[in-house]
Parts: sequence; C-alpha cells; structure tokens
Amino acid sequence: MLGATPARTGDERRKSLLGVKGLRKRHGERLLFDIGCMEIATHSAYVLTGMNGAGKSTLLRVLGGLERAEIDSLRFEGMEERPYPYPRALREAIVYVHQHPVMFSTSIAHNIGYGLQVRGVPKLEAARRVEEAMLWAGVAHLQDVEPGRLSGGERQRVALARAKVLCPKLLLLDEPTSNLDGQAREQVIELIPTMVEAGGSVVVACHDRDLIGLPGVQRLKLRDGHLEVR
Ligand SMILES: Nc1ncnc2c1ncn2[C@@H]1O[C@H](COP(=O)(O)OP(=O)(O)OP(=O)(O)O)[C@@H](O)[C@H]1O
Repeated sequence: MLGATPARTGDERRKSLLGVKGLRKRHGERLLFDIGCMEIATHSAYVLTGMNGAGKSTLLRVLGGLERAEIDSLRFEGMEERPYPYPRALREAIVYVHQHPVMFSTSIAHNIGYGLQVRGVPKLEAARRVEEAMLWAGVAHLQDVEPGRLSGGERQRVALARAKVLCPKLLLLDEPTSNLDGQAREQVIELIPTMVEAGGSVVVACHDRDLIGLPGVQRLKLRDGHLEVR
C-alpha cells in the first residue's frame, strides 16, 4: 500500500538542517529562480513540484553542490557557512540522485559500495553497509545481475541504496518515479518515508501524485521563479 509508513510529523527532534537565503540562478540573461529563503529541517520529507522547466532539477543540483548559483547566506546544522566554494561538509552530507542513474558495468554491490570506498570506509564495514542497503532496497536477489540489464525500477532502487549507504543528512531525489509504473513505482515510493525514519531528510522533485500525497510530506512549489511553501 502506498505511503503505509508515514514520514515523521510534529517531531520535536526537528531542527534546522539547511537554511539558504537569497538563492538566485541565472542562465545568461534569464533569471531561473530567485528564492528569498529556503529551510530544510532535520528528519523531514519534502516534495518539490513545479511545471516542466520551472527549475526543480537545477535547484536540487545547486543544493547538492553540483551546480553553482548566487547565494547570499548558507547555514548548515546551525553553523554559518561560506557558499563558495560549496562547503565540503555539505557536499558530504547531501546526496543527489539523478533521474536516470548511471551505473558502472561492474557489479551491483560495487556500484552501491563505491562511494564508501571513495570515503575510505574500511572494507568489512563497507561490505556490511552494502549488504544492509541491498536488503533495504529489495535488490539483494539481483547481486549477480549485470547493472546494464537492470529494469528501470531495479536501477532506481539500486541508486537509492547507493545513496542511502552513505547515510546522507539530506537526500535529493530527482523524479525517482518518472519512468516507472505499477509495482516498480510503488516499491520506490515505499522506500522514501523509510529514509526519513532512518534519520535523514529527503527532498523529492516530482510530478507524481502519490509521492505528493504521502502522509507527513511537506510541499514546496517552484512557480514563476519563487519557492512557495504550501
Ligand atoms: N546550462 C543551461 N543553460 C541554459 N538553460 C538551461 C541550462 N540548464 C538548464 N536550463 C534551463 O533551465 C530550465 C530549468 O531546467 P530544470 O531541468 O531545472 O527544470 P525542471 O523543473 O526540473 O523541469 P522538468 O520537470 O521538465 O524536469 C529549463 O528551461 C532548462 O532548459
């Protein structure tokens, strides 16, 4: 059943995780968005909606440090941070998952564990975390399948496991269900509230009504270059 595990609501443990003020993105002469203030709390789930081309992916990529924008002020876990270059603490704590995740043509376990390897996590510890993440994402039975042969839904779940294994404080999901239907879509939707239960916050850019309607999820909308909190 969709949304069977609600994200935490009214949780007194919530604090400010990320606060951005004066966030502007331009492409040449075009001002794509001008966001006065954006606040992401700990242990919280958000959906980010908006028309095609409104700038949802761009906003997620900026928050993930993958794309540069003008930022007047940035606070992370209560500490003022310099926005340029995008701080390392934020790059490590925030993980962006692309709409069409790219996989190495090695093994699924290697794909999921690669980020841990890069971060210098000891092999045994990394193997334990990869196994846990595969079970969580329901992809343990696929470990002998070549990544290139995964279905869209399986690929998306592997990408979620690859992100979750890094224990991000903020996970940014870019239209995770856009190419999925039926059970594959439901399986991905069901994973999202469990990410918040595991202790992180999640922002999901999407047009998916079932994702938007998940219990306990806060709604953000990019409209005409501004961010509305609904
Ligand atoms: N490098 C670039 N140069 C110029 N314009 C760009 C560039 N990258 C993105 N854009 C434009 O910025 C706008 C926002 O794109 P973005 O992908 O963030 O929108 P979106 O809200 O995620 O859209 P969708 O719902 O269709 O995925 C689009 O009009 C896009 O064409």
